[in-house]
Amino acid sequence: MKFRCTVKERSLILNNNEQEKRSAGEKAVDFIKDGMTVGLGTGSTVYWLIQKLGKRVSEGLKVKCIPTSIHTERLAMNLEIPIVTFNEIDKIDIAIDGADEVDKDLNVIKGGGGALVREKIIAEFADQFIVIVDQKKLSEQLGKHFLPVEVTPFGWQATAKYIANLGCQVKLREEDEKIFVSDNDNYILDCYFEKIEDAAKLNEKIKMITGVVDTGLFIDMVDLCIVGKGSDTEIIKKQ
Ligand SMILES: O=C[C@H](O)[C@H](O)[C@H](O)COP(=O)(O)O
Repeated sequence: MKFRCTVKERSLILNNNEQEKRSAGEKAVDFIKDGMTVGLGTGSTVYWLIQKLGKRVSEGLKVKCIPTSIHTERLAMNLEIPIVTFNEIDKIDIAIDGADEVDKDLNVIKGGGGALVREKIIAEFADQFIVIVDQKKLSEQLGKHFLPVEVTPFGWQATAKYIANLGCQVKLREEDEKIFVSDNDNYILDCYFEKIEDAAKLNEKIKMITGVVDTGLFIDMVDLCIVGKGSDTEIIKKQ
């Protein structure tokens, strides 16, 4: 028997979800200290982080932020959060970003918003990488969410076939009936696996394919995960 939500129940679920994103995003600001260079992630959870960070900056917090997307850069600039590029920094103290799925070992799938390459470059370079999520993103084993993979536009059809041979359905991402183009002028292939047995191995295999820029699998990169739980949060540290 199928369970159907009433409109009211559905809106309560959505609101709760948004509240959890907000709780996680706002809590993450506690980890940003005066003088830090901060990698700013992308997405609807990071939105809440940026709002609160903007407030702290207006109250006198001194930070430099490097955004993972043009969208985030605009949001931050509107709040007068100081923005820098890689030309102006030699380290990133902390990077904070959302995720589409997080497993018990804090391996994650990212890229639902198509920002995975810049996000990975910044997360890898940061001394500390924190992900912020609502409870729905937690999972025993990665694979509930499709896996975004950024590829070069040239020959994407061939790249897609090689990825499909690894055991998934591949869909070229579209937005408003047009091909979605990333901030790096590349395409995104959304890959639907029934199950991901070994995420690290899969990441390596996909990255070996010519034409792949990078995958949304962030393996062994997360130091800490902040999970929104209603208006509270739980902090999960890497074991
Ligand atoms: O490309 C987008 C990013 O990886 C996002 O951080 C991820 O999709 C999570 O986004 P949201 O917080 O909107 O669910």
